[in-house]
Amino acid sequence: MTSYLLRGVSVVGAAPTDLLIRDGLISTEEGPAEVIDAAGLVALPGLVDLHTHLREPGREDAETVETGSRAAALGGYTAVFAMANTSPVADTAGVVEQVWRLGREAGLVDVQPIGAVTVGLAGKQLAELGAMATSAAGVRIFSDDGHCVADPRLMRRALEYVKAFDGIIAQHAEEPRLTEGAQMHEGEVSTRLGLTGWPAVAEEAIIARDVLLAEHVGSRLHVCHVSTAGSVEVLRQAKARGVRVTAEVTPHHLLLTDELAASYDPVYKVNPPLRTQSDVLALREALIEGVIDIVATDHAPHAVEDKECEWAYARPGMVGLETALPIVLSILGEQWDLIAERMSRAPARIAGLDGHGTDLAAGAPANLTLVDPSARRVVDPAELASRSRNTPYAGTTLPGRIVATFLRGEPTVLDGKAVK
Ligand SMILES: NC(=O)N[C@@H](CC(=O)O)C(=O)O
Ligand SMILES: [Zn+2]
Repeated sequence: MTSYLLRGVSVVGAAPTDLLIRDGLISTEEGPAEVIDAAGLVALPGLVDLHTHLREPGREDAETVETGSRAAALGGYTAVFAMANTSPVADTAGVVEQVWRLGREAGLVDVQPIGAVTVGLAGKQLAELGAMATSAAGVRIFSDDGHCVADPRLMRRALEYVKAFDGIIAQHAEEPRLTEGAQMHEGEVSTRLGLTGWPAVAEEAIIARDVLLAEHVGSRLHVCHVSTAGSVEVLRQAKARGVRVTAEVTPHHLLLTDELAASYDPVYKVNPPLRTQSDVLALREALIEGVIDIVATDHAPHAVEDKECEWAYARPGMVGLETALPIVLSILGEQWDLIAERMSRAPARIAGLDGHGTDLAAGAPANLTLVDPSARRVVDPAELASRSRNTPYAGTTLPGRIVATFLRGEPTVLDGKAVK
């Protein structure tokens, strides 16, 4: 196993130094090592994404565990959590083990499957949560993402069930009765365009209900892709009361607004929908404050035929793994400690993921990414490692280049290119 010496690197919160990677660990042991000139580069603990759609099994034409893993590594990630809305749905030990095994075989990031809450994501009956938890995949997070667990009794049962092993229910908060036929955020722009709206209250009502359920049960709730200022207020109050709730925001909800729907370009169609500028500002503030704990990509690759069609027929979702860090950097600036917290440490802590999100100190597993903050890059969809091209940032110039990523001391990305 090759050793690496990252010469002159800036480790978050410390002065430039030399960082030695040996036998998979951050090391202080002298000895031969390949030298990487890292002057001007920042070392972050490897990023951890709690919300990735890898599409395998079932839609390997849009993404596979391997192509999604490569996109993740290129984005600076060392671990991703794969959502359960595959085909077949990841609602059994067999399917989560399959995804977990494919992740190990690809060997580019640690792929941790998320299990479905309900059988087939149908919201009718609880899936085999226990069997998924005790499987080789060791599932701790369950989500029907793409669908809301709308039935309050089922949601309560799910929260009760996972409490025994300190598991988490990650909710896609969308009251389905309030979003029937919805095409975009309900507001001035939807009225102008004559499109059916997805009101903010459809998200806020479910979050309000679920924090009360989580409080009642004493269990852990995680809220996926928070998108409205009102949701932030519900979360703020719940956290102040001591409810065990955590929340994520996506890079696109921190940057883009519903005005983009006026282009009718389905690349901007996403669930939850892009909201207003005041929502964007509230989400940024909540992320800085910690009311929102983490950034998660909601990387949602879709095949060309599912995206390049009429707005009404297009699938919602955007790819995000390869642009997440640059977007966050463009919003937060070089607040490296905050970025490390929201994109690596906090997600690893929430998921109970050992060996990730740890400080880059001697003896720690060498899961890290090297960023060049002075570089700029124009996003070219053709260059993405993801199998899908549905990025809303084509042609946009973004700050920051991911120069290298290491997974347990092995480079997955070097010189900005995937190693395998
Ligand atoms: N975010 C999306 O717009 N789409 C996701 C599902 C989801 O996260 O709700 C997908 O699977 O494509
Ligand atoms: Zn979702």
